[in-house]
Amino acid sequence: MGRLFQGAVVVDPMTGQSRVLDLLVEGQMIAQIGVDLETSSHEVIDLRGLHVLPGLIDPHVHLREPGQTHKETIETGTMAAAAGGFTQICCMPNTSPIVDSSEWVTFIRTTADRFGYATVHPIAAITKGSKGEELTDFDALKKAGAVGFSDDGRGVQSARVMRDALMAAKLLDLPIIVHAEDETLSGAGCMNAGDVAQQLQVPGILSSAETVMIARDVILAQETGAHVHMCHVSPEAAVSVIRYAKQQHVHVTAEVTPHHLLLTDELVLTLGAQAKVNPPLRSEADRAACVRGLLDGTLDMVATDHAPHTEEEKARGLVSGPFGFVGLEVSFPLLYTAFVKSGILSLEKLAYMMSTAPAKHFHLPGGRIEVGGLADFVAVDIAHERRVDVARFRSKGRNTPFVNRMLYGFPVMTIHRGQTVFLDAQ
Ligand SMILES: NC(=O)N[C@@H](CC(=O)O)C(=O)O
Ligand SMILES: [Zn+2]
Ligand SMILES: [Zn+2]
Repeated sequence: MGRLFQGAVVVDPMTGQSRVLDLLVEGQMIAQIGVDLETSSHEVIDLRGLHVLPGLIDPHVHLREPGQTHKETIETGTMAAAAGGFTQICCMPNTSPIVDSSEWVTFIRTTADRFGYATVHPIAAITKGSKGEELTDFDALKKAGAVGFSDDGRGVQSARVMRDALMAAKLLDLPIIVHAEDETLSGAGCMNAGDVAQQLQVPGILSSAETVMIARDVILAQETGAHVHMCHVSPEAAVSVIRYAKQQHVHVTAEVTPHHLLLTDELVLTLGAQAKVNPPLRSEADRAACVRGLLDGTLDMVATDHAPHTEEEKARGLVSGPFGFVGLEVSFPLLYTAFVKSGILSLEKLAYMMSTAPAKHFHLPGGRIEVGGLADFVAVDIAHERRVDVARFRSKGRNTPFVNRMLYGFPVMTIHRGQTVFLDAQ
């Protein structure tokens, strides 16, 4: 007996076509796709009125375990992923301790598998302790399951260390994942350097702090032939540098977050620390450039940069509170409402950038719905509007600037490897 998911509009990001189809799931796999499949002897799940997308894939999540379980755990983070329609996530190594040894890579994968809400692909540190000095053992980390290397949370300050990392990663065919921040330029800033920071009389973070490191690293990627992936791109000039590098056939990919696509530093005036994130929310020109970059393929994929912090930590205020927003449970509805419902982007293209593209560039399974493929998919409701209610988050984090927004496209049911891992009770 299989599970027959009936009557949803199945979105195909590869062909750009969507139609009403039934999906038959047997075990962890999709066994059959077709119109009016035979129902007898199967459990039937009625999905009429919903849209089914390949399970979303987030290339940039902070799960906070080991060591910061007051902010999030592998259990709560993957529950949040499931509630947001994500069936696979990559997690960053800036935990405590830093994920710089194969033991922690194995711990994260096996812990996530034990809960089963989503598949977790660890990203291991580039340097020991993410101190920016000595490379980790890339070979051992890859064997344990790391899908790339990053010192996210900090930029690798030394060009020499970055070049050595790119050479080592190239031999293993894995990406170096760049948090671009030159600390001599970002300094002690707490928000974007600009009129709003001046008005509030707080230290700013220059756009150049990000752009110079992106420029440095595409040059190093060109010279070494390695794959470099740029995290959470935010300034207009950085989008231009990446666009140029792609024209020069540098192996560079890039992600953009929903908050950099939708918000600007003006929001700091009203939300204070609740609008504090790194890289910071930038100007309207920067935001618009990120949207253009996503539309023309300069920015390849969406990442949430889900970065949970406690209310007490955020309450320390704009200058001393931590950087970061949770994102897993709101990202799809945010982008659906802002870009698909308004006609700027097709639903197929959004599914491509939130599933197919990360699968392709990080060499992960999934990213499409096909016979013989993993039964990883999400059913979303684009017909009903709902409020972002942080009290209902599975994540321990409540730190989002999108609180109380009215959005369309919330997930209703998430299937991970054939199992129902999220079902909206409402
Ligand atoms: N994005 C953030 O504002 N914070 C991230 C670190 C990071 O992604 O650089 C965190 O770990 O809290
Ligand atoms: Zn970062
Ligand atoms: Zn991050």
